[in-house]
Amino acid sequence: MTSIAIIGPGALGGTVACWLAQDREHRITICARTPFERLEVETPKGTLRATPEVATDPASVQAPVDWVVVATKAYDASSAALWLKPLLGPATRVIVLQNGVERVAHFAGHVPEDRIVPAVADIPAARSAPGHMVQHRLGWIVVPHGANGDAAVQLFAGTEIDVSAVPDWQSRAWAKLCLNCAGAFTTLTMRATGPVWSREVETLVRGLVAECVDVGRAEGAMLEDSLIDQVVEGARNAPEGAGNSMYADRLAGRPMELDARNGVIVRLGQKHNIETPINALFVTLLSASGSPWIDRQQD
Ligand SMILES: NC(=O)C1=CN([C@@H]2O[C@H](COP(=O)(O)OP(=O)(O)OC[C@H]3O[C@@H](n4cnc5c(N)ncnc54)[C@H](OP(=O)(O)O)[C@@H]3O)[C@@H](O)[C@H]2O)C=CC1
Ligand SMILES: CC(C)(CO)C(=O)C(=O)O
Repeated sequence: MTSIAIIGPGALGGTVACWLAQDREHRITICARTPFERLEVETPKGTLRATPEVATDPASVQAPVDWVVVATKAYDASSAALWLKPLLGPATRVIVLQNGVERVAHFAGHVPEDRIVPAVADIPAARSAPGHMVQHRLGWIVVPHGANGDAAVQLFAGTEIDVSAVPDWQSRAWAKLCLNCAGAFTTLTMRATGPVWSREVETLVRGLVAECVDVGRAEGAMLEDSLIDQVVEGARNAPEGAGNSMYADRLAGRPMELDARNGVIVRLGQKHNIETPINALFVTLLSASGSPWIDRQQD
């Protein structure tokens, strides 16, 4: 039996938890802020259901687990970490599924770094109610190559999610951020980019991504120039209604992951003396938008 605790059973975490719960060899504990009775996920492979144990108080956790999966928003890393003390045993490994490029930094103060498995997830999912998710695409997860990464791949072997361990994980994390940072445009305008596309829109989207590529390269990521064109083409062809999780957050009046997805580019750009005026512009405009957002996680 493998024990797994999922901290943050929302759109992504709830979807992943429900897939993992299909394996009878897994004993799943949900660590939730908002309680619910059961998990139900509409997936491209049909509806999955599970009734794992749901805890809402770290004090109620009985014993350490083999694996922890963290899937809160990046800005909730500190509150998520409050679960780790009772969950962590001497061999517990922690998979961090959040977006951004600071997964390890968010948890290094709480977990030995050699037991943190940072994971890039491309699994578009939305939550309709606590415990109820829609998974729009099976998607994939990549983790760093190595013993822990390979073990994480095995953990998901019974799911339909494509999980793999890659040698240059940092580059994959930055490539995902290039996709996510462009989402600031839709989040600001609350419109999909396709129907409003113009040369001026392209300039802004291209600028968001190009700045991310420049900073990512300065951080050591290997990023092709073609990545910029790929993200721009995706934005050009984005149909009405196409959004991202930060757009969904703003629409729902939830805090936005503005710092994890755009502010981090500005911050790390400053570290490398790289100007990032377009990401800075979107951070300024979205932070002034009146929507709730969480400033940088002060760990
Ligand atoms: N949704 C998507 O399509 C994708 C999201 N991501 C990334 O995954 C991360 C999670 O996003 P997403 O799933 O959309 O977000 P959601 O808001 O849907 O889920 C976050 C969950 O974390 C819970 N939570 C917050 N703080 C705590 C805490 N201290 N203890 C326990 N639970 C807590 C929330 O509780 P509550 O129910 O009370 O709000 C919520 O259930 C983000 O970094 C996002 O960028 C990555 C790929 C795709
Ligand atoms: C773009 C998407 C859905 C890809 O998984 C994502 O990462 C997000 O919206 O947070």
